[in-house]
Amino acid sequence: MKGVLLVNLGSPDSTKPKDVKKYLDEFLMDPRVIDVPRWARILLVRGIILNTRPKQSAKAYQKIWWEEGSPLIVLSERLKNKVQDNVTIPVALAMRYGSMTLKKGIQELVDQGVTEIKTIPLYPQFAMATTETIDVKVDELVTEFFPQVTITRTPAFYNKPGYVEVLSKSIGESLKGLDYDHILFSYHGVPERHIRKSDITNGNCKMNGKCCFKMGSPQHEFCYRHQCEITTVNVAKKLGLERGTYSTTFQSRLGFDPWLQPYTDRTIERMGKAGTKKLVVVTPAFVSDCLETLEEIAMEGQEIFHEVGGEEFTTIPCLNDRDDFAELLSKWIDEWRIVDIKTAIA
Ligand SMILES: C=CC1=C(C)c2cc3[nH]c(cc4nc(cc5[nH]c(cc1n2)c(C)c5CCC(=O)O)C(CCC(=O)O)=C4C)c(C)c3C=C
Ligand SMILES: [Fe+2]
Ligand SMILES: [Fe+2]
Repeated sequence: MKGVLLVNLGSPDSTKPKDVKKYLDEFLMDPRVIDVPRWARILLVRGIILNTRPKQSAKAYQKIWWEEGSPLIVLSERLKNKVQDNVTIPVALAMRYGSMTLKKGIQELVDQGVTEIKTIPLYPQFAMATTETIDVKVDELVTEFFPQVTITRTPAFYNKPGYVEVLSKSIGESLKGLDYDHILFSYHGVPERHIRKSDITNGNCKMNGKCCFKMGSPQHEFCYRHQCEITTVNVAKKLGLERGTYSTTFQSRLGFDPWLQPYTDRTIERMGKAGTKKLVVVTPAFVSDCLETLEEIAMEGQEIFHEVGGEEFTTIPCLNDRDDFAELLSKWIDEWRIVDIKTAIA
């Protein structure tokens, strides 16, 4: 029997610094997140970052936490329930980090008799630190614990027409009747080094703008920078946004290495100082609202904008558990479910 595993990033069990520390330790010790040799990662993460960050992050989580728990997890669960209502095969939800482990998610499906699993990472754009780490961890778990299970991966869906349609519709609804000067499409950043590491063109990418922004080539299957840019371009086209009224930025950088630019926080500050009064921010790298959208953008970003003279700051919700998004995922699941049936009939 077939089944589906939806996968998101995960959150700490609570907003207590000790739980945040445990979560950050698992997250940042992932070699696809902090991609330095293990000894250096231990030194950096356990010797430096985890001494101060858990307390800071715990405070940030306290500002956005809901009665039911972490917004990212609650919203992912609501999405999963809607998808399950639409399809006839079992659907489970797991997180790459934290207590809702991938192993538990696979086990839940196996307990229902599932032997073929389609994994759907809830990330529209591919990144080493997101899609790839899920794919690799699932493979490891299947080899070690579930050898009877076969896995079908779902590639990044940033350019799938159905996704562009649903994302544009959700943004369009928020923009209706709204007076604004500029829309920032703010994506989670990654170190520039990650883009070069995922480059499948033998070192062609020099991060100088010539490679990543070239259109329509399969070489961008693993280029996060390209996929973010194309997400913006596709939505702008669909909504008929005029050139100059929107731009792409990257948020949430950590550490001192160069990350993808322009940085969201500095752009908000620069625009406010330059006279932009009404700014809209949309965050299409995140399927579910989370710490990075609810605190970093909606709270910190808004504060920066107002401090430098900005007047109206609007954030657009992520797709979360929108009916049309749940229906789109269900359609993809159904298309996969009937593949073998079609082959058998033919
Ligand atoms: C959307 C895709 C994401 C990418 C790409 C990504 C890369 C990445 N993240 C960090 C470090 C942190 N990220 C944190 C939170 C966080 N990150 C994502 C998504 C992506 N990260 C989400 C959805 C969240 C929110 C989780 C939640 O519980 O709401 C955090 C923890 C919070 C904090 O202390 O700021 C860290 C740390 C790195 C280093 C990285 C790429 C290398
Ligand atoms: Fe992150
Ligand atoms: Fe490139």
